Amino acid sequence: MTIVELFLDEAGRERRAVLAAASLAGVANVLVLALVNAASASSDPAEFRVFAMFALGVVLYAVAGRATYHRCVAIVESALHRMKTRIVDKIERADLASIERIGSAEIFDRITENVAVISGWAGNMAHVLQSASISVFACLYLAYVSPTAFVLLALLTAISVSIYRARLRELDGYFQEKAQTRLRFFDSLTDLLRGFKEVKYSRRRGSELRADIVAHSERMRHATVQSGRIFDDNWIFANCSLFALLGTVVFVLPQHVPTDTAMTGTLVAGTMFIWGPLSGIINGVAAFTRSNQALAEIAALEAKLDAAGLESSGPGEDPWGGRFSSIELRGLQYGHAGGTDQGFHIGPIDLTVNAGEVLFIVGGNGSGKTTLVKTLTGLYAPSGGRLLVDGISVDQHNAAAYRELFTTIYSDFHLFSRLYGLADVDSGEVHRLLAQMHLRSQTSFAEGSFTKRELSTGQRKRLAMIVALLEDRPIYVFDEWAADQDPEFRKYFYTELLPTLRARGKTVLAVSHDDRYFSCADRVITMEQGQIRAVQRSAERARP
Ligand SMILES: Nc1ncnc2c1ncn2[C@@H]1O[C@H](COP(=O)(O)OP(=O)(O)OP(=O)(O)O)[C@@H](O)[C@H]1O
Repeated sequence: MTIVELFLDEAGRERRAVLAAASLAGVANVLVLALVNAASASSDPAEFRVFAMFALGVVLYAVAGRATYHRCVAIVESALHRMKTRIVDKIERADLASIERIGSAEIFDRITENVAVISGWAGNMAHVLQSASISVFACLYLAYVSPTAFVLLALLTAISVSIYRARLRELDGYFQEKAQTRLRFFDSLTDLLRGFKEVKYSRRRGSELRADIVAHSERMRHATVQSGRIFDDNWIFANCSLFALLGTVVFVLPQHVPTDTAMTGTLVAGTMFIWGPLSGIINGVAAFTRSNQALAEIAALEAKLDAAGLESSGPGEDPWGGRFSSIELRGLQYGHAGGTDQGFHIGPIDLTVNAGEVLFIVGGNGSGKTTLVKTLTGLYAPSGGRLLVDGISVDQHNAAAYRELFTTIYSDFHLFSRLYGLADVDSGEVHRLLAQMHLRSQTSFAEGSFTKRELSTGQRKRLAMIVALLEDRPIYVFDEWAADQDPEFRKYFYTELLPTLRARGKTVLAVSHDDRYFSCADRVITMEQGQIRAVQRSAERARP
């Protein structure tokens, strides 16, 4: 899709009105030119009737021109708003693996930078529309005054356009280089900001990272300068064409075609008049090419999201109604896409999780604990095997309802600025939980938000725990929640919080390295290289 098609699609029925307004502005503009030319060529003072038509032409131009600009901007902005909303919707419906694969740099860049480029084109669009309409009428006028000058102008414009078209491929290459380098630039800038502390501790790390950032910026500069050069060359060539045309009208034509001074004056004025709108179109072409490129990049992002197999946007099926008795993993498998190697795989895994159980998932670093939990909870779509809840298979129609059974705190959890999803929460309950988590002196709760989120890692995890408890789902997933807690709170988590949840009929899946508390689980599942190596019941482990 090109930017023009996007515009026409969005404009719908309004497109005729916008084109009519642009044409009217063009006619009015040419009318003003013709009247001024006629009046200046006449030796008699202009009649009031001519002046009145001149004034009418100016008013018509102002009204129609204004309408064209305002509607064009409104139409493009509304198309962009719908596009952003659509992409956000697709992101929400995509699966985690696809979002991880695409990466945040590309998503941010497309939704902000590329959309801004197209937004900047909106004013240009109106200008180009008007310029095109003025050019058409002004060309007709010029053809009427001097067919020879018209043919010359058409020839020079055609040469200018063909030179520009010949360099389009080169231009496209620079645009693509710029888009790719911009992502790398964004990635390394993110490295600098997220790794700010680490950079502060190592000048060498800082200078190497800086060198990367500067190199990306340099490549962006080069691509921008080169693409700008093509536009500038085109612009200079177009200007030279105008001078050539004027030179022909003033110096060459009078040698071959009988012309009087008044006619030459009219031709010069006509040519100069056409030049304004023509240059508007030439400038518009530059913005048009950039916007088309930006639109193509946004379309590429959307294609990647579409290829991810989006979940349906409707409410979907919910066979469980927020309750379950057992979750069965039958030959469950999942594989991370690898870079140079084959990637990490878990499974096939057979396991049954019963409601009300406290399960610990343990094992060495990289053994696949988190991957198992993400597949089991429906974040990663299994690449093999089945997931059955009370005998009903989890599939794309009911996956959203399945995930609603869980509340999770992963080690890279996110604390939202507001308690999204808990709009009607009882603030008394939040304050009670703040006290329970020993956070009352650190933060509070007001207007749907925690008043302060800049806390220590352990304290932030306790805030996340409050959110999880408020959600009150049947299954709690904790990925090394206790790892950042002090001994007192670690003990509280294993010996008080988990038993309380079990007593309330909740199911708990906790990834843990705290072997001294393994006895707090009903079963301990040990992972090794993506497989379950052992499943031990509490009583079995208690035996010598
Ligand atoms: N998003 C991802 N893309 C590609 N590979 C991944 C991804 N996440 C994890 N892996 C790989 O999968 C393997 C298992 O990771 P996982 O996080 O499941 O292990 P873990 O047992 O939870 O480790 P830890 O105890 O260190 O948290 C690792 O080798 C890791 O490199």
